[in-house]
Amino acid sequence: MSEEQSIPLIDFDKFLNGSHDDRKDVASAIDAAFRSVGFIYLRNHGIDGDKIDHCFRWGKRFFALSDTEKNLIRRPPDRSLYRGYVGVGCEKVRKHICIKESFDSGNPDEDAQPNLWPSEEVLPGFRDYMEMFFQECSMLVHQLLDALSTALNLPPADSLAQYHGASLFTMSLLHYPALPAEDLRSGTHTRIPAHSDFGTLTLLFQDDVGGLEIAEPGSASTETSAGFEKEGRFRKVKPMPGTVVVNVGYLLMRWSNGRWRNTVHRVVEPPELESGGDGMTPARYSIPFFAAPDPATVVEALPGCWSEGLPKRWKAISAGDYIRRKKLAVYV
Ligand SMILES: O=C(O)CCC(=O)C(=O)O
Ligand SMILES: [Fe+2]
Repeated sequence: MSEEQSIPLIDFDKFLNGSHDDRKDVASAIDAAFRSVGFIYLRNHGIDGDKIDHCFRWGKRFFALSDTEKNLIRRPPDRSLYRGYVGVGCEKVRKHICIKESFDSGNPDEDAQPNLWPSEEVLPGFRDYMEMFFQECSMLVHQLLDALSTALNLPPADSLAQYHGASLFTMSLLHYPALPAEDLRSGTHTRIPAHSDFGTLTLLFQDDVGGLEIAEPGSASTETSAGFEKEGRFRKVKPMPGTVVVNVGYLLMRWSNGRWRNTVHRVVEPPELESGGDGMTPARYSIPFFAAPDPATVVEALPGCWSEGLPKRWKAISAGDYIRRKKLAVYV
C-alpha cells in the first residue's frame, strides 16, 4: 500500500443519496477511518468542484491586495474578534512563527462576531462568494455529523448536528508565500508545525502543491504534537483531485471518549522539491473550514462511547471556554 492510499477514501454519494443500508455502510466506513487514522479523503461530497476552484481564485485575488488594503480589515489586536485578515508572522505554534497569512470569516448570520470584509469597490463579489461557500461547507459538516451520529446509533434527539449552529465555525483562506526551500528544510521557517485542530471536524481543501503530512500513531515515544515533531514518522496527504480532506478535532476526540483520533498534522516542504528545483518552495493556498460546537455545549462522552468497562476518560468541558483558550494561545 502506498503512503497516500493509507488515508481512507470515502465515497459520500451513498450517504447523501443512498438507501438506509447504504447510509449505514458509509457511516461505518467513516467511523472505522476516524478510529484508525483520524483523516479521510471524501469524494462526491456535494460541493461542486468548480465552486471550490473559484474559491481558490478568490483567495489568490484577496492575498494579492496591498498590505494597506488587507490591514484595513486586520483581525483586532485586542483579541475581541476572530475574524478578518491575519498577516504573516501573527500566529505561532509552540514558539514557531507560521509563515502564512489568512483571512478568517464566520457565520454570516451571526451578529455577535461580525465578519470583516474588504469593500465592494476593492473586491466586488468577494463577500457574496465567501458567504455562499461558508453555507455549503456548513451543510457538508452537518451531513458528516449525521453520518457520525448514525455510526453511534444516536437517537435523533441526541444527534451531533444540533450542537453545531455554526456560531463557532471558521472558514480560513490561507496563503503560504513562496520562500527559499532551505528556510523550510533547516527549520528556521515553518508553514505550520505539528499540531492538532481544536474543534470537532475540519474540512480541508488544498491546492496541488502538497506538503500536508499526518503523524503515524506509535511513531513517537510521547504522542504529543511536540513529541511527533521531534521523533515521529509522518505520512504525506497528497492532494487528490475531486476530494476534500476531513479530519477529527480535539473536541470530537474527547466527545467520543477517544474513539475517534485527533491526528497530529503539519505542512512542510512539498515533496516535489526535495531533490532540487530553483531553490524556492512555491506558494501554497488552502482553505480549511473548522467546525466546533456552539459555545454553550457541554462536551462529555457520548452515549455508546462509554460503558462500565470503558469509563469516561475526561471530565465534561464547555466548548466555548475551550475554543477561546486555544485561540488565544496561537496569537503572537
Ligand atoms: O494548509 C493546510 O493544508 C493545513 C492547515 C491546518 O492544518 C490548519 O490550519 O489547522
Ligand atoms: Fe490543522
